[in-house]
Amino acid sequence: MRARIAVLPGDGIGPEVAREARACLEQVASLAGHAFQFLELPIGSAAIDACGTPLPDATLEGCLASDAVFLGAVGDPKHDALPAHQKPEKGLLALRKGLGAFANIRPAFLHPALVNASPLRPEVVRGTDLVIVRELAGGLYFGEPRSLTEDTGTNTLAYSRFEVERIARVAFELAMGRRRKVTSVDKANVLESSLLWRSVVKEVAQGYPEVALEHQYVDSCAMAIVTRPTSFDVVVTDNLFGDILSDEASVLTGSLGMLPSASLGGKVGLYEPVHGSAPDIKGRGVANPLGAILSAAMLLRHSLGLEAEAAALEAAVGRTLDAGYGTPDLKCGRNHVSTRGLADLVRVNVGNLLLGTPA
Ligand SMILES: NC(=O)C1=CN([C@@H]2O[C@H](COP(=O)(O)OP(=O)(O)OC[C@H]3O[C@@H](n4cnc5c(N)ncnc54)[C@H](O)[C@@H]3O)[C@@H](O)[C@H]2O)C=CC1
Ligand SMILES: CC(C)CC(=O)C(=O)O
Ligand SMILES: [Mg+2]
Repeated sequence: MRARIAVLPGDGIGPEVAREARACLEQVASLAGHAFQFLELPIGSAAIDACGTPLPDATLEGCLASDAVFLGAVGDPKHDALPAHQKPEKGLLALRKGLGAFANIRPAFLHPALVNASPLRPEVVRGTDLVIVRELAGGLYFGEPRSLTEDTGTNTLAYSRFEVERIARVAFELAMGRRRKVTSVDKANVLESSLLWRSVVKEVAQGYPEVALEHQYVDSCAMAIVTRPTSFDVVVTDNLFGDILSDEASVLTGSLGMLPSASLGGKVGLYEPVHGSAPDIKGRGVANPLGAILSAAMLLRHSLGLEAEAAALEAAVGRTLDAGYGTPDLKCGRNHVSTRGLADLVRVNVGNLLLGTPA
């Protein structure tokens, strides 16, 4: 098949992991007989430097004209002093909004070879396989009014029935293909927006009688995720809570660098690792590229419909971990290699898998 893929490397380790994910997509395309055309576009701090704005019009237009978008990460401490609406991170929020991406799918799957990589006990994390469905286009990150004066900082948390209904439906549909359990996470003991959230999720649940629904407050959910992670299947929650809980859930999988994501719901899907630009390790060749590579697998599956190729790329990551390799963030007596070294091994393995060569 032919596909146009926009690649937005961004800042910090973004370009380092995006380069490896793109090379994996190129490898898959050449082995499976597809023609992928890549278009690199600026976003974030790099775009502020190049064009004076974190999301240039040409970047959004290029993304909307593509079949899928891959993003590394945004954010650079050199732009910390900018007001919120001019920061590099604003470029990512505007991109998500501009693409209409309201459903952020963040799987947290513990590869069995990494059961000792988490600081949590192996008997707690073993078998972790949950998906956080985060509402991405509304909530506190987008609510109006918002303002900052010398004395007061204001943001608004508001959800409409329409916004909650559509994200709840995504969660229930996903659960139907999994273990048929949805945990809806809110703060309905305090927040009006959560009261609406809870009642709309209950209404949507009536259309899915096979799916068990439970409700948790976000504070106790944060505790349960690290104490009984295997009790979760699909977790549906709002923009802020989903952002926080997904970084927390990454601890179960061995590293924040392991988590992929897909942002769906609009005309063009957006794929990015869950982590940020990690300025503390930028340029050292130690960034874990697997979250980015697994995001590329999600791109193959969700935007291009290439299920076999997506599964092969995921299996290649699994084989690489089974063989004992990892970047230094995976602290479990791994054979430590560089960002490029680890991605090279994944590419060898995906080649073997697609060509049917035994491991
Ligand atoms: N999607 C995005 O583009 C996101 C951007 N950010 C931005 O990134 C910048 C840094 O934010 P932080 O709070 O430090 O979060 P971060 O996710 O960039 O880093 C948190 C910690 O995890 C480590 N880490 C992250 N990704 C890793 C990887 N692939 N391999 C190995 N270690 C990894 C980092 O070294 C750091 O110690 C900020 O400007 C922030 O706004 C933060 C989160 C998401
Ligand atoms: C705009 C980003 C900084 C938000 C974030 O942390 C995330 O999407 O995970
Ligand atoms: Mg985050």
